[in-house]
Amino acid sequence: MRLTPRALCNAARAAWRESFPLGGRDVARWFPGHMAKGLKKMQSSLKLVDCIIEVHDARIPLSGRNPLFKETLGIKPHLLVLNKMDLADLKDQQKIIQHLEGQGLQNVIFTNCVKDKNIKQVIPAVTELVRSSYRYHRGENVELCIMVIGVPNVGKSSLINSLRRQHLRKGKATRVGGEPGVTRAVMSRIQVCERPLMFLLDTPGVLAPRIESVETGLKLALCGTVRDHLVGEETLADYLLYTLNRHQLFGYVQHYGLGGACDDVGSVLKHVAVRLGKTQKVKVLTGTGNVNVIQPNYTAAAHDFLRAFRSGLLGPVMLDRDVLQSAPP
Ligand SMILES: Nc1nc2c(ncn2[C@@H]2O[C@H](COP(=O)(O)OP(=O)(O)OP(=O)(O)O)[C@@H](O)[C@H]2O)c(=O)[nH]1
Repeated sequence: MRLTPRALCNAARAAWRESFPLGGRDVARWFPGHMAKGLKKMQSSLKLVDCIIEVHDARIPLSGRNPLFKETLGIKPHLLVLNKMDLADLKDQQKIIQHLEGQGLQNVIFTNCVKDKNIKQVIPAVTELVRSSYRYHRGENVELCIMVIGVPNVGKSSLINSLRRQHLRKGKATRVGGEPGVTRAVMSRIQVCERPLMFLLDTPGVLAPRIESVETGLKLALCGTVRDHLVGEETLADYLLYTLNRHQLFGYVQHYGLGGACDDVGSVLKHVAVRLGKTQKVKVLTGTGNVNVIQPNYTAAAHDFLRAFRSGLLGPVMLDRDVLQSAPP
Protein backbone atom coordinates (compact mmCIF):
# COMPACT_ATOMS: atom_id res chain seq x y z
CA MET A 1 0.00 0.00 0.00
CA ARG A 2 1.31 3.42 -0.96
CA LEU A 3 0.98 6.10 1.71
CA THR A 4 -0.97 9.07 0.29
CA PRO A 5 0.56 12.54 0.70
CA ARG A 6 -2.29 13.39 3.10
CA ALA A 7 -1.56 10.31 5.25
CA LEU A 8 2.09 11.27 5.29
CA CYS A 9 1.25 14.81 6.40
CA ASN A 10 -0.99 13.46 9.15
CA ALA A 11 1.76 11.10 10.22
CA ALA A 12 4.28 13.92 10.30
CA ARG A 13 1.95 15.97 12.49
CA ALA A 14 1.15 13.14 14.85
CA ALA A 15 2.56 13.32 18.34
CA TRP A 16 5.47 10.94 18.61
CA ARG A 17 7.14 10.04 21.85
CA GLU A 18 9.61 12.73 22.85
CA SER A 19 11.90 10.27 24.51
CA PHE A 20 12.38 6.53 24.85
CA PRO A 21 12.03 5.12 28.39
CA LEU A 22 15.57 4.10 29.25
CA GLY A 23 15.23 3.53 32.98
CA GLY A 24 15.53 0.09 34.50
CA ARG A 25 17.56 -1.32 31.61
CA ASP A 26 20.83 -2.94 32.54
CA VAL A 27 22.99 -2.19 29.53
CA ALA A 28 25.96 -4.01 31.08
CA ARG A 29 24.11 -7.32 30.66
CA TRP A 30 23.64 -6.84 26.91
CA PHE A 31 27.32 -6.79 26.11
CA PRO A 32 29.22 -9.89 27.13
CA GLY A 33 32.48 -9.23 28.89
CA HIS A 34 34.56 -11.84 27.07
CA MET A 35 36.22 -9.38 24.77
CA ALA A 36 39.20 -8.21 26.80
CA LYS A 37 41.17 -11.30 25.70
CA GLY A 38 40.86 -10.33 22.03
CA LEU A 39 42.07 -6.83 22.77
CA LYS A 40 45.13 -8.16 24.65
CA LYS A 41 46.15 -10.34 21.69
CA MET A 42 45.66 -7.42 19.34
CA GLN A 43 47.93 -5.34 21.54
CA SER A 44 50.64 -8.00 21.49
CA SER A 45 50.66 -8.01 17.66
CA LEU A 46 50.84 -4.25 17.50
CA LYS A 47 54.58 -4.07 16.92
CA LEU A 48 54.08 -5.79 13.52
CA VAL A 49 51.46 -3.29 12.48
CA ASP A 50 52.06 -0.16 10.35
CA CYS A 51 48.55 1.27 10.41
CA ILE A 52 45.16 0.61 11.93
CA ILE A 53 41.92 0.58 9.99
CA GLU A 54 39.03 0.98 12.35
CA VAL A 55 35.73 -0.08 10.78
CA HIS A 56 32.51 1.31 12.22
CA ASP A 57 28.90 1.44 11.17
CA ALA A 58 28.02 4.57 9.16
CA ARG A 59 24.57 4.66 10.81
CA ILE A 60 26.27 5.47 14.13
CA PRO A 61 29.33 7.45 13.01
CA LEU A 62 29.63 9.37 16.29
CA SER A 63 28.77 6.83 18.94
CA GLY A 64 29.47 3.27 19.96
CA ARG A 65 33.16 3.10 19.02
CA ASN A 66 35.25 1.28 21.57
CA PRO A 67 37.33 3.88 23.50
CA LEU A 68 39.75 1.14 24.52
CA PHE A 69 40.98 0.95 20.93
CA LYS A 70 42.45 4.42 21.28
CA GLU A 71 43.84 3.71 24.73
CA THR A 72 45.42 0.38 23.84
CA LEU A 73 46.22 0.66 20.15
CA GLY A 74 46.12 4.42 19.66
CA ILE A 75 49.66 5.32 18.70
CA LYS A 76 49.55 3.98 15.13
CA PRO A 77 48.39 5.86 12.02
CA HIS A 78 44.63 5.44 11.96
CA LEU A 79 41.97 5.35 9.24
CA LEU A 80 38.30 5.28 10.15
CA VAL A 81 36.18 3.39 7.63
CA LEU A 82 32.47 4.11 8.07
CA ASN A 83 30.93 1.09 6.40
CA LYS A 84 27.35 0.19 5.40
CA MET A 85 26.94 3.64 3.86
CA ASP A 86 24.10 2.17 1.78
CA LEU A 87 22.07 1.84 4.99
CA ALA A 88 22.95 5.27 6.36
CA ASP A 89 21.28 8.61 5.69
CA LEU A 90 24.33 10.70 4.82
CA LYS A 91 22.64 14.01 4.03
CA ASP A 92 24.76 15.56 6.78
CA GLN A 93 28.00 13.90 5.75
CA GLN A 94 29.98 17.16 6.03
CA LYS A 95 28.70 17.72 9.57
CA ILE A 96 29.67 14.17 10.48
CA ILE A 97 33.17 14.75 9.15
CA GLN A 98 33.43 18.01 11.13
CA HIS A 99 32.35 16.25 14.32
CA LEU A 100 34.90 13.53 13.75
CA GLU A 101 37.61 16.10 13.07
CA GLY A 102 36.68 17.65 16.39
CA GLN A 103 37.47 14.29 17.98
CA GLY A 104 40.87 14.26 16.26
CA LEU A 105 39.84 11.90 13.43
CA GLN A 106 41.20 13.35 10.19
CA ASN A 107 41.11 10.28 7.98
CA VAL A 108 37.64 9.01 7.24
CA ILE A 109 36.25 7.02 4.29
CA PHE A 110 32.62 5.97 3.82
CA THR A 111 32.23 2.55 2.19
CA ASN A 112 29.81 -0.11 1.08
CA CYS A 113 31.66 -3.41 1.18
CA VAL A 114 28.84 -5.35 -0.45
CA LYS A 115 28.92 -3.21 -3.59
CA ASP A 116 32.64 -2.35 -3.27
CA LYS A 117 31.83 1.37 -3.13
CA ASN A 118 34.79 3.69 -2.32
CA ILE A 119 36.94 0.63 -1.58
CA LYS A 120 39.56 1.80 -4.10
CA GLN A 121 40.27 4.81 -1.81
CA VAL A 122 41.36 2.65 1.11
CA ILE A 123 44.80 1.38 0.05
CA PRO A 124 46.10 4.73 -1.28
CA ALA A 125 44.91 6.41 1.95
CA VAL A 126 46.62 3.79 4.11
CA THR A 127 49.82 3.94 2.05
CA GLU A 128 49.92 7.72 2.36
CA LEU A 129 49.27 7.56 6.12
CA VAL A 130 52.10 5.09 6.65
CA ARG A 131 54.48 7.04 4.41
CA SER A 132 53.84 10.26 6.28
CA SER A 133 54.06 8.65 9.70
CA TYR A 134 57.14 9.27 11.82
CA ARG A 135 57.95 5.54 11.87
CA TYR A 136 58.32 5.32 8.12
CA HIS A 137 61.98 4.94 7.39
CA ARG A 138 62.05 1.84 5.23
CA GLY A 139 62.68 1.15 1.55
CA GLU A 140 59.94 1.24 -1.12
CA ASN A 141 59.33 -2.47 -1.51
CA VAL A 142 58.64 -3.55 2.01
CA GLU A 143 55.34 -5.10 2.89
CA LEU A 144 52.76 -3.19 4.88
CA CYS A 145 50.83 -4.79 7.69
CA ILE A 146 47.49 -3.28 8.65
CA MET A 147 45.27 -4.29 11.54
CA VAL A 148 41.52 -4.11 11.00
CA ILE A 149 39.62 -3.42 14.20
CA GLY A 150 36.09 -2.52 15.21
CA VAL A 151 33.07 -3.52 17.24
CA PRO A 152 31.30 -6.74 16.10
CA ASN A 153 29.41 -7.05 12.83
CA VAL A 154 30.43 -3.70 11.29
CA GLY A 155 31.95 -5.37 8.23
CA LYS A 156 35.64 -5.92 9.05
CA SER A 157 35.78 -9.25 7.21
CA SER A 158 33.68 -7.83 4.38
CA LEU A 159 36.16 -4.98 3.96
CA ILE A 160 39.04 -7.44 3.63
CA ASN A 161 37.11 -9.51 1.08
CA SER A 162 36.15 -6.40 -0.84
CA LEU A 163 39.77 -5.18 -0.95
CA ARG A 164 40.84 -8.58 -2.29
CA ARG A 165 38.16 -8.45 -4.98
CA GLN A 166 39.28 -4.98 -6.02
CA HIS A 167 43.05 -5.40 -5.88
CA LEU A 168 43.75 -9.10 -6.34
CA ARG A 169 40.62 -10.23 -8.18
CA LYS A 170 40.36 -12.93 -5.55
CA GLY A 171 37.30 -14.21 -3.73
CA LYS A 172 36.54 -14.56 -0.04
CA ALA A 173 39.43 -15.10 2.32
CA THR A 174 37.58 -14.44 5.51
CA ARG A 175 34.15 -15.46 6.75
CA VAL A 176 31.34 -12.94 6.75
CA GLY A 177 28.23 -13.30 8.85
CA GLY A 178 24.99 -11.52 9.64
CA GLU A 179 25.37 -12.24 13.36
CA PRO A 180 27.94 -10.57 15.60
CA GLY A 181 30.97 -12.62 16.56
CA VAL A 182 31.68 -14.46 13.31
CA THR A 183 35.43 -13.79 13.36
CA ARG A 184 36.61 -15.88 16.29
CA ALA A 185 40.21 -16.73 15.47
CA VAL A 186 42.03 -13.78 16.90
CA MET A 187 44.28 -13.02 13.98
CA SER A 188 44.44 -14.10 10.41
CA ARG A 189 46.95 -12.44 8.11
CA ILE A 190 45.51 -11.94 4.66
CA GLN A 191 47.08 -10.44 1.57
CA VAL A 192 44.93 -7.71 0.00
CA CYS A 193 47.25 -6.03 -2.47
CA GLU A 194 50.33 -6.78 -4.59
CA ARG A 195 51.66 -3.24 -5.10
CA PRO A 196 52.23 -2.12 -2.44
CA LEU A 197 52.44 -5.57 -0.89
CA MET A 198 49.87 -5.27 1.85
CA PHE A 199 48.58 -7.72 4.44
CA LEU A 200 45.66 -7.17 6.75
CA LEU A 201 45.11 -8.76 10.13
CA ASP A 202 41.43 -9.52 10.67
CA THR A 203 40.41 -9.37 14.32
CA PRO A 204 37.31 -10.35 16.25
CA GLY A 205 34.86 -7.56 17.05
CA VAL A 206 35.54 -5.99 20.44
CA LEU A 207 32.94 -3.95 22.31
CA ALA A 208 33.78 -1.62 25.17
CA PRO A 209 33.38 -3.27 28.57
CA ARG A 210 31.17 -0.36 29.60
CA ILE A 211 28.80 1.22 27.11
CA GLU A 212 28.50 4.97 27.73
CA SER A 213 24.69 5.04 27.90
CA VAL A 214 21.61 2.89 27.46
CA GLU A 215 20.74 4.80 24.29
CA THR A 216 24.16 4.08 22.77
CA GLY A 217 23.60 0.44 23.73
CA LEU A 218 20.27 0.46 21.90
CA LYS A 219 21.84 2.02 18.80
CA LEU A 220 24.65 -0.54 18.82
CA ALA A 221 22.10 -3.31 19.20
CA LEU A 222 19.95 -1.95 16.35
CA CYS A 223 23.02 -2.13 14.13
CA GLY A 224 23.39 -5.80 15.05
CA THR A 225 26.57 -5.59 17.13
CA VAL A 226 25.07 -7.72 19.88
CA ARG A 227 22.68 -10.65 19.68
CA ASP A 228 19.08 -9.40 19.71
CA HIS A 229 17.82 -11.71 22.43
CA LEU A 230 20.21 -10.15 24.96
CA VAL A 231 18.37 -6.84 24.63
CA GLY A 232 15.02 -8.39 23.71
CA GLU A 233 13.58 -8.35 20.19
CA GLU A 234 10.48 -6.45 21.26
CA THR A 235 12.45 -3.76 23.12
CA LEU A 236 14.65 -3.30 20.09
CA ALA A 237 11.64 -3.19 17.76
CA ASP A 238 10.12 -0.51 20.01
CA TYR A 239 13.31 1.56 19.92
CA LEU A 240 13.36 1.17 16.12
CA LEU A 241 9.74 2.34 15.84
CA TYR A 242 10.44 5.27 18.15
CA THR A 243 13.46 6.26 16.01
CA LEU A 244 11.70 5.88 12.65
CA ASN A 245 8.75 8.00 13.79
CA ARG A 246 10.90 10.73 15.32
CA HIS A 247 12.92 10.90 12.11
CA GLN A 248 9.69 10.84 10.09
CA LEU A 249 10.80 7.75 8.21
CA PHE A 250 7.51 6.11 7.45
CA GLY A 251 8.72 3.43 5.02
CA TYR A 252 7.49 0.78 7.46
CA VAL A 253 3.87 1.88 6.93
CA GLN A 254 4.08 1.05 3.26
CA HIS A 255 6.30 -1.99 3.73
CA TYR A 256 3.80 -3.68 6.06
CA GLY A 257 0.63 -2.20 4.55
CA LEU A 258 -0.35 -0.41 7.75
CA GLY A 259 -3.26 2.05 7.69
CA GLY A 260 -0.99 4.83 8.94
CA ALA A 261 2.04 5.56 11.06
CA CYS A 262 1.72 4.55 14.69
CA ASP A 263 3.89 4.91 17.78
CA ASP A 264 2.53 1.92 19.66
CA VAL A 265 4.81 -1.05 19.13
CA GLY A 266 2.15 -3.55 20.30
CA SER A 267 -0.27 -2.47 17.56
CA VAL A 268 2.43 -2.40 14.88
CA LEU A 269 3.79 -5.84 15.79
CA LYS A 270 0.29 -7.30 15.93
CA HIS A 271 -0.38 -6.07 12.40
CA VAL A 272 2.98 -7.35 11.17
CA ALA A 273 2.39 -10.77 12.76
CA VAL A 274 -1.08 -11.15 11.24
CA ARG A 275 0.09 -9.95 7.84
CA LEU A 276 3.02 -12.37 7.79
CA GLY A 277 0.92 -15.22 9.20
CA LYS A 278 3.14 -15.31 12.29
CA THR A 279 0.58 -16.44 14.81
CA GLN A 280 0.68 -19.09 17.50
CA LYS A 281 -1.85 -21.25 19.27
CA VAL A 282 -1.94 -20.62 23.00
CA LYS A 283 -3.87 -22.67 25.55
CA VAL A 284 -5.94 -20.49 27.88
CA LEU A 285 -7.51 -21.89 31.04
CA THR A 286 -11.08 -20.61 31.41
CA GLY A 287 -13.83 -21.34 33.94
CA THR A 288 -15.17 -24.05 31.61
CA GLY A 289 -11.85 -25.66 30.70
CA ASN A 290 -8.98 -25.14 28.26
CA VAL A 291 -9.50 -23.15 25.09
CA ASN A 292 -7.04 -22.70 22.28
CA VAL A 293 -6.68 -19.12 21.11
CA ILE A 294 -4.67 -17.81 18.20
CA GLN A 295 -2.32 -15.03 19.23
CA PRO A 296 0.06 -12.89 17.20
CA ASN A 297 3.67 -13.98 17.61
CA TYR A 298 5.14 -10.66 18.71
CA THR A 299 8.72 -11.91 18.86
CA ALA A 300 8.59 -13.24 15.29
CA ALA A 301 7.06 -9.95 14.13
CA ALA A 302 9.77 -7.97 15.94
CA HIS A 303 12.39 -10.19 14.31
CA ASP A 304 10.98 -9.43 10.85
CA PHE A 305 10.77 -5.67 11.60
CA LEU A 306 14.45 -5.63 12.63
CA ARG A 307 15.49 -7.74 9.65
CA ALA A 308 13.64 -5.42 7.24
CA PHE A 309 15.35 -2.40 8.82
CA ARG A 310 18.81 -3.98 8.69
CA SER A 311 18.44 -4.95 5.06
CA GLY A 312 17.61 -1.34 4.17
CA LEU A 313 13.98 -2.09 3.22
CA LEU A 314 12.70 0.66 5.53
CA GLY A 315 15.05 3.28 4.10
CA PRO A 316 18.39 4.76 5.19
CA VAL A 317 18.73 6.14 8.70
CA MET A 318 21.09 8.28 10.78
CA LEU A 319 20.88 6.94 14.32
CA ASP A 320 23.28 9.62 15.61
CA ARG A 321 21.04 12.49 14.50
CA ASP A 322 20.68 13.58 18.15
CA VAL A 323 24.47 13.77 18.61
CA LEU A 324 24.85 15.63 15.30
CA GLN A 325 22.28 18.19 16.36
CA SER A 326 24.16 18.90 19.55
CA ALA A 327 27.08 21.34 19.42
CA PRO A 328 30.27 19.97 17.81
CA PRO A 329 32.82 18.70 20.40
N1 LIG B 1 24.27 -3.42 3.67
C1 LIG B 1 25.56 -3.68 3.93
N2 LIG B 1 25.88 -4.81 4.61
C2 LIG B 1 27.18 -5.05 4.84
C3 LIG B 1 28.21 -4.17 4.41
N3 LIG B 1 29.40 -4.68 4.81
C4 LIG B 1 29.12 -5.82 5.47
N4 LIG B 1 27.79 -6.06 5.48
C5 LIG B 1 27.08 -7.19 6.13
O1 LIG B 1 27.27 -7.06 7.54
C6 LIG B 1 27.35 -8.35 8.14
C7 LIG B 1 28.61 -8.45 8.99
O2 LIG B 1 29.76 -8.43 8.15
P1 LIG B 1 31.17 -9.03 8.61
O3 LIG B 1 32.14 -8.66 7.54
O4 LIG B 1 31.05 -10.46 9.00
O5 LIG B 1 31.42 -8.16 9.92
P2 LIG B 1 32.61 -8.30 10.99
O6 LIG B 1 32.85 -6.92 11.50
O7 LIG B 1 33.78 -9.01 10.40
O8 LIG B 1 31.88 -9.18 12.09
P3 LIG B 1 32.50 -9.91 13.43
O9 LIG B 1 33.38 -10.99 12.90
O10 LIG B 1 31.25 -10.37 14.09
O11 LIG B 1 33.19 -8.88 14.23
C8 LIG B 1 27.27 -9.36 6.98
O12 LIG B 1 25.94 -9.78 6.85
C9 LIG B 1 27.68 -8.54 5.78
O13 LIG B 1 27.15 -9.01 4.55
C10 LIG B 1 27.83 -2.98 3.69
O14 LIG B 1 28.63 -2.13 3.29
N5 LIG B 1 26.49 -2.80 3.48
